Amino acid sequence: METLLVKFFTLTLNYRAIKFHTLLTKFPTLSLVYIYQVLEYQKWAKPLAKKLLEVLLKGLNVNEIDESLEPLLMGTVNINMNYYPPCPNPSITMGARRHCDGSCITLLFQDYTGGLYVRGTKGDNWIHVNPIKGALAVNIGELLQIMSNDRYKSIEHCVAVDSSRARISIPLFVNASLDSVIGPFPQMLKDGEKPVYKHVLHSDYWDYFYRKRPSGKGSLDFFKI
Ligand SMILES: O=C(O)CCC(=O)C(=O)O
Ligand SMILES: [Fe+2]
Repeated sequence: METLLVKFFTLTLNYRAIKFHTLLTKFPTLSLVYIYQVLEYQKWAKPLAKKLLEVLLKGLNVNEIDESLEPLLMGTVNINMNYYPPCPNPSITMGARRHCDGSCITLLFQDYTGGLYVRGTKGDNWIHVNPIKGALAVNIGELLQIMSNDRYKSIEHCVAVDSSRARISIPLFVNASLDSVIGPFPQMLKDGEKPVYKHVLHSDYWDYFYRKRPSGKGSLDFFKI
């Protein structure tokens, strides 16, 4: 317990506040052991996220996420824990309405209940993301769409609830740091290619994202030139 406390209190103040806010206020009975597990998961997932982003960006003239790019691509990592109780009549509700994540990428752990759907590219078809043992689903979010000037498209998704089984999912959102300025990367723009999005402060994007959220619409229009 002592080492856990030391670990927790050596986090920066800002980070500690986020942990308290997202974990303790939502789950007042959560013990430090769980917080430790979340931190361990985050420690494990960050290098994986970096590798995935590097693979995705390789074809776009970014070979390495160095110190200058790290705050833009993975300056903050947030973990949510979603619990969807069963609903006797799932057709009249949604677990999560259709949306795109505001992240660069999201690593999503889901249990075996199922219910996550992604929007297909043809018309209004929705594809079920079957849970696979030991696998994480990876979503592309709006920030990567903006930074790649539309080369990568954020994926719209939603969650249906089950009539008899509860569902748990743990998305880990890989984001820019809040004080970064977000826009298409100059090195990704081919000769003469015009940026489709303007540069804005990442925290302004989030203000907009949360204001827009109840409508279920994406936030990309906020960035459009
Ligand atoms: O529960 C899920 O599978 C997805 C959750 C989600 O889309 C989100 O938290 O942004
Ligand atoms: Fe999502």
